[in-house]
Amino acid sequence: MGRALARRVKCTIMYATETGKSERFATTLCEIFKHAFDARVVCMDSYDVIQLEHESLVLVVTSTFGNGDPPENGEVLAKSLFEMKHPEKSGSANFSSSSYIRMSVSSEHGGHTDDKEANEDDNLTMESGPLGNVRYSVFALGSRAYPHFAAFGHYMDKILTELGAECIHNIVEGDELCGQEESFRNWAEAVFKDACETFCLGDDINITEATGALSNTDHSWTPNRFRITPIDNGKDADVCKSLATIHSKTVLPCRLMERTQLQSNESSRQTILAKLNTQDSSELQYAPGDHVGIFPANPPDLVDAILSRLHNAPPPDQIVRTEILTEVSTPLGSSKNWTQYEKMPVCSMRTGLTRFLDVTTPPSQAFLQLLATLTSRDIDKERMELLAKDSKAYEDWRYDLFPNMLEVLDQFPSLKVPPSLLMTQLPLLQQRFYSISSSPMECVGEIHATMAVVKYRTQNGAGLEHEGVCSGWLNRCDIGAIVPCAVRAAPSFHLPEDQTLPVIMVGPGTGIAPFRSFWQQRKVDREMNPVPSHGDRKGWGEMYLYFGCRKNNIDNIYKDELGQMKAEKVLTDYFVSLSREAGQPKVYVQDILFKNAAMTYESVVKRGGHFYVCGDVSMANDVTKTLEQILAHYGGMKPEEAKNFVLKLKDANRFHEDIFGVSIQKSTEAGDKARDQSQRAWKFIDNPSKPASKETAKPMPLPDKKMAIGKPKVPMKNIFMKQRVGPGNTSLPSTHSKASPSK
Ligand SMILES: Cc1cc2nc3c(=O)[nH]c(=O)nc-3n(C[C@H](O)[C@H](O)[C@H](O)COP(=O)(O)O)c2cc1C
Repeated sequence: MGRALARRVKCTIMYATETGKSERFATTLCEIFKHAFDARVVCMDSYDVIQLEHESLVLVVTSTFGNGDPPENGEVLAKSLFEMKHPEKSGSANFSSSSYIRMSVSSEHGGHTDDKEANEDDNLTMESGPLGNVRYSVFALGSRAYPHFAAFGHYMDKILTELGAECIHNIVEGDELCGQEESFRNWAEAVFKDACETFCLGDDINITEATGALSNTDHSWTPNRFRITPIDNGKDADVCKSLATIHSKTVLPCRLMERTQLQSNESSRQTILAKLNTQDSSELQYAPGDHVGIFPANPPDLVDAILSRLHNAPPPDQIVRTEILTEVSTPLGSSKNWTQYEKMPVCSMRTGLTRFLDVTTPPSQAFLQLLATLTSRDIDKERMELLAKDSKAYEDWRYDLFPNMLEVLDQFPSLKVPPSLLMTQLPLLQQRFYSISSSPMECVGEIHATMAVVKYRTQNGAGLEHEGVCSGWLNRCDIGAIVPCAVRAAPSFHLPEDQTLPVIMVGPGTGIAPFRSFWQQRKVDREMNPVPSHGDRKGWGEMYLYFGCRKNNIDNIYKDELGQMKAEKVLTDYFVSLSREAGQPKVYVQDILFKNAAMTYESVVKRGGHFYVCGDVSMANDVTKTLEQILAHYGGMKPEEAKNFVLKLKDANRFHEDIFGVSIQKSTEAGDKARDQSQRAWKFIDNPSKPASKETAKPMPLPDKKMAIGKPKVPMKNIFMKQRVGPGNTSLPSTHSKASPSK
């Protein structure tokens, strides 16, 4: 057996993940490949890139995060591969993955390709390269809600080819809005067959048996494989330490020190400013623009209700160890032992379901397949099996009901769920990312987060009320509660080092969050250095903010602070667009940006300023288009040239985006099915009044070019326009959760 295994072709399955799906898919893939290959799974951040050229078969399973960026645990490998391809650029100070990944992928998809030298270089490495002996294939997870769909998977695919590796099966994308699991199953089966053929293993391998692992992996649940063992006098888990272990991340305890409701009492919605004390942790250092990841807790009544429905469960607060039966091979033969299931710490079932497991995201198709085996009524079993197999029926069910675990139990009353199944098969509760709303120099030892409290009703507004897990928790938990946190750097969204350059910030709704950290930082910087200089330039670069909300007296969330910052000359000026002010036409941030076209052109193009946009994808697209129109008009550029100019600004790290959410426009391009899905997804990130389709754009004539350039005009604040003008828009984002739209 040992010799047979030693002769097997090595297969390395590498994943990068932010919320755990890629890791789960990679593990399942490994079960399949073990039938014919010497397969192993490795996270990209534990992979030594030096090994790559000695690999035979590499399978990449990765998601895309941020705005076309790798997940955090894929960043180092992404960079190493880039350096392998461009050794001349290694060690460069301004080396940020976002720009080269997007650049690489956008040039592939017909973007700007005027880098002739780079293209010639491409041609050389295409023919031969350091990875000449490597075969590979990529499964790219993503969401068409984002403009850079599956960009990191495409980057991996492209760079592996460029380094000389041979693709044995074309890259497949898995869209979380539509049929991701099915896409994975199809790709996994196909790539396994192709790999067997490539390595001439076809005759010896039972393909059906191997791909059976798609529904029955080493970790899939059977009553005899997992158990829950009570531990008398046991101690409940330390939440932060356990989260750190199961997520292989640094997770540190902050304390909720203050919570402020930012919207008026009359508002139907809530936005909170949560102030967290970092308890002097040096590992929670951050720069303005960075994100904080918060590990939330599930609502206690939901957890209680689920616990009361479990079959043969121990008392909720009994400390238990979750165990898996594993086979151990020794020289004397093999034996089976119960060992602790590594993804679940010793804790009570209540703690497990509250702090470590995700009980609110609808079950995956694979999980439904498993649950179907635990029903005692045919009607429940048949419906569950249908949902597990028919992706269209599944997506309809998922989007209409968005059922949490309790609602699944309610819908299929004959389901008898044993506790060990939930403790081992539910996905892990993931951190939610928020842009940090404070400067570490102004608010020493604190991290502030601005978050919309997400609430929505399923079934197009007629169903049950659900709340966002993290915003709901932080809005409800006691002051003084421990909040497990991690900091995630966002180097491509930092203030420019050169303080004499103008800064334009566009952030409607909770998109204003990171800009609060910017103006706080600017306030401190001005106190420390009254007159900065850079070469010939002297004095502070202007700082303009464009904010948008519905009504001035309802959700103009940082009104007083903005007024104060302007009075103290921290902000040169700020502009507020109001989209639902009684008796006034709708006005959006890009409308005001458009009004201030001359000033924007002067700041960005003539003075080399930096442009920042934070908020939902749809708004960010409209703002980008507005900027392109401004460039076209004042710079005399053709539309294509203006687009390229913005791409160049991005490459030069002068156009910065921090975006989230669902774009109807993007999915329209992607076809009807995805459009339906993402239109329905809107209701999970906003209230039912979100428009279902985009309004038509009606460009406003630009102000006279000659008149406009020169001294910036005195900008208008709280602008009320007579007509809705400027490029089209949907409405403003109501949430700033960086978690997936569905959460
Ligand atoms: C904050 C956030 C940002 C995201 N950004 C992108 C993106 O830029 N492009 C994309 O295709 N998908 C994006 N996604 C979707 C994820 O890639 C998708 O949810 C994927 O299934 C996650 O897989 P993972 O669990 O392995 O990380 C984003 C998701 C979140 C929560």
